[in-house]
Amino acid sequence: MHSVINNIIQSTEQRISQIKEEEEAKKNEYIDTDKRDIVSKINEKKSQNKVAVIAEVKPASPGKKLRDINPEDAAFIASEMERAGAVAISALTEPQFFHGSIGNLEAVRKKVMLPVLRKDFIINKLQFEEVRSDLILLIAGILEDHLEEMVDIAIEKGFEPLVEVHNENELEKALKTKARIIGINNRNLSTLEIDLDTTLKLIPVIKEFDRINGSHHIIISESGMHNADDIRKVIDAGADAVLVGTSIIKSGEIYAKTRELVNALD
Ligand SMILES: O=C(O)c1ccccc1NCC(=O)[C@H](O)[C@H](O)COP(=O)(O)O
Repeated sequence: MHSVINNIIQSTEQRISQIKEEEEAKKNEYIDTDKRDIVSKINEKKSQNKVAVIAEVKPASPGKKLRDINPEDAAFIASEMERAGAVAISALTEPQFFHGSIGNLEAVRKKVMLPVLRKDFIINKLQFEEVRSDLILLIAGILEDHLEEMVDIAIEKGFEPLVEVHNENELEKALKTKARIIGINNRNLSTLEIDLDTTLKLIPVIKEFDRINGSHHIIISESGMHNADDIRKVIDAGADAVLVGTSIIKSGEIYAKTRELVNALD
């Protein structure tokens, strides 16, 4: 793993020890009956020949600030993304390296009707108690042998797990879990290099698994997409949806850029 990722994990462990007591006390405090289903949103968008875009409220990448985003800004940005036709919003909650916050996620989920993905480094089940979201990211390369257990707990807690993979080994583990949504991250977490061919390489493995097992996974291509050509490349290869952060936030034109990606097949 890249040293940046190791630093993120270390700081996440510190966060967990800080939240422990507080979150234990809060356990079961919220009963959320507001179910927002991303799968039906994706299918609806595909039936319109539009691209299912999960648009990310992303204040920064490690070492690279994109935009100051407080909860009020996060809510506004998300509503522009919704207006432009995104199928879901991804909200970063990791504070130190991505400048995200729980407050941003809460403000987004209050403002929009779309499903909201919590984007963070989830390594401990206590983190499930921190905040309600519709989907939660579980990274196979980080959770390793704990992946299956964390998927089960996420489902039990009412989250839709999005299991992120980057190679065949991680994918094999992901396909053994109950997750119905697989995110193929084009960003290698060991080198931080991006290669869209990662999606093209792994999709056939998922399709073949589904053919043999009579299952159906939703496939999301994540990271490193900047324009309609990038989007078409992964959609033509069989991705059901794309997850885009940097290029939307950096454009400064949240509505127009999201719309451009949603309409990439026109
Ligand atoms: O964004 C990064 O630079 C990054 C570095 C290390 C680990 C994870 C990272 N990103 C998390 C993400 O999954 C992306 O924010 C998401 O896929 C959107 O990617 P992009 O469109 O390239 O911002």
